[in-house]
Amino acid sequence: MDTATIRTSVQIETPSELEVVNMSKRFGSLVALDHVSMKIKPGSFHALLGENGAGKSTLVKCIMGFYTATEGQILIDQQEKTIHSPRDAHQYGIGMVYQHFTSVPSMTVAENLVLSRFDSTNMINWNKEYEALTAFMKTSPFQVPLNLPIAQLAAGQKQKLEILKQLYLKSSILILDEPTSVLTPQEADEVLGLLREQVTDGKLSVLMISHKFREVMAFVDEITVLRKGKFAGNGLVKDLTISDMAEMMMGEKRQPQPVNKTTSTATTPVLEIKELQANKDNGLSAVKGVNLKINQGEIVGIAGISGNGQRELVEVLAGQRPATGGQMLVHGEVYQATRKEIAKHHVFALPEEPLRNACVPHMSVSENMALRTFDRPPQSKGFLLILQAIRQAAIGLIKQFSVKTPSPDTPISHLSGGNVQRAVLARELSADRIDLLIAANPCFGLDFAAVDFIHSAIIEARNRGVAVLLVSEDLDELLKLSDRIFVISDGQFVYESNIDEADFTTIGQRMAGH
Ligand SMILES: Nc1ncnc2c1ncn2[C@@H]1O[C@H](COP(=O)(O)OP(=O)(O)OP(=O)(O)O)[C@@H](O)[C@H]1O
Repeated sequence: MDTATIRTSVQIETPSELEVVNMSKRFGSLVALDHVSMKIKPGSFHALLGENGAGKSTLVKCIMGFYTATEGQILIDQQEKTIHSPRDAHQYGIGMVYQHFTSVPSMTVAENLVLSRFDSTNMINWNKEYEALTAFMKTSPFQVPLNLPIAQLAAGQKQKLEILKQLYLKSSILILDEPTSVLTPQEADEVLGLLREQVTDGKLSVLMISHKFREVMAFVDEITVLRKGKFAGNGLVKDLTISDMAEMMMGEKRQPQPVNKTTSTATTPVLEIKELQANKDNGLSAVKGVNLKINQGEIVGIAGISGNGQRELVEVLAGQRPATGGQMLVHGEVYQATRKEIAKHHVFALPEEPLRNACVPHMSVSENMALRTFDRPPQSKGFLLILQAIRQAAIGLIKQFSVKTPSPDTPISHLSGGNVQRAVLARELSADRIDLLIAANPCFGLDFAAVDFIHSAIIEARNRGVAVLLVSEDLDELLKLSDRIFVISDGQFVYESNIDEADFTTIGQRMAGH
């Protein structure tokens, strides 16, 4: 590395210009990035857009030094630089905030901040560090209590801390990978608004991967769009409409699809939950006696900030966590979510983080698509797996659900996040009969075309009579799809309403625990 031009943390005051020139990245025969160029002007808020699998994460991982680009250059203030690791990127003031939290839950905010430093040593003078941290907090755009353990922070605070960590490290070019996916709409606006102020003051450049046009229109100056690994366009947001951006992403004009709900009058309950209780991994109470009934052809939405018991509730229903009290009934029969009961009652689940919770990462796309069907004809005969039938079924599902994969034989972990989601959805929604569908944040990280597709699939299932439990951190999604909505806070339902009478502001307040 060219040490003469390295800007140490302390010296960085204004962001440098970051330019990517003709960058390509191949994974075997797959070209994930194909001669892409992009320029982030100093002090601008830039969004990187593209459909799932377009190459956005690959591009930012090449900038951060996680991947070595097959071809192309990175220029910092018009000088070519080599970035082999996030540590190298840090030297040029570039830092990244990931979708998932990277702080250590048992340690305090202060400890996490100090230990995130690339130059932290074994001997830490905590008094001095606290003084410096308190001074830093006074000038920072967000406030997070220094003495609190991470485990006690709400999701919004944790996300703010991830951004603060980068400001503390004096990153002046911030790369954000879908930073608002875990925030309420109000929190998202607050965080992006504060970053926007720093950008306007010329202290920061931001490169944000986003699928949310609303946020792009409200906070962003300029966009670069990728399509199938190639540069597909760029421009100033003030000169563009949402439909221009969508066209750049998809290569064709396309309007968002409205959802058409049929009127449902069915009152047959499919799922009944009575005084259900469950614990967190650490043995503390997570679900504190909840009651719920979902009828045929009804979508019940559960809103809540993550960490309020919804994950544990879904896991109990999906048979991944034991209940510690209460009762569940499906079709009026006691249900404990055993594999046998799940099959008998036609219960299907779209869990959060599908790669971790619903896939075997090193197995192929077709094997993962067969996880529910491999032990039945035509995919097996006695103990014999009929691989041709498994592959054939996968080819059909890949086409029907537009899963972008080099082949059915590719390990599922090589797919982009959105395409893993589509593959799991294809498996779960293609069953001949579904009575109960449990969906947890089914559109997390998906592009708008995929979101439309999944929303239509859920509505279609509901219109056919499927009972749907939809847990989501996206209020807009809940208000669009649900027939009834609940808010979960601290393991209890604190609000319930039919969707026609639901009040956005009250829901937001209940989510925040007021
Ligand atoms: N480590 C890897 N090995 C093989 N292929 C990969 C790897 N990482 C990404 N790819 C492939 O590169 C392409 C681009 O993926 P990438 O994750 O960059 O897309 P993305 O635009 O970030 O998508 P999403 O919005 O779904 O996160 C995809 O076809 C993906 O399958």
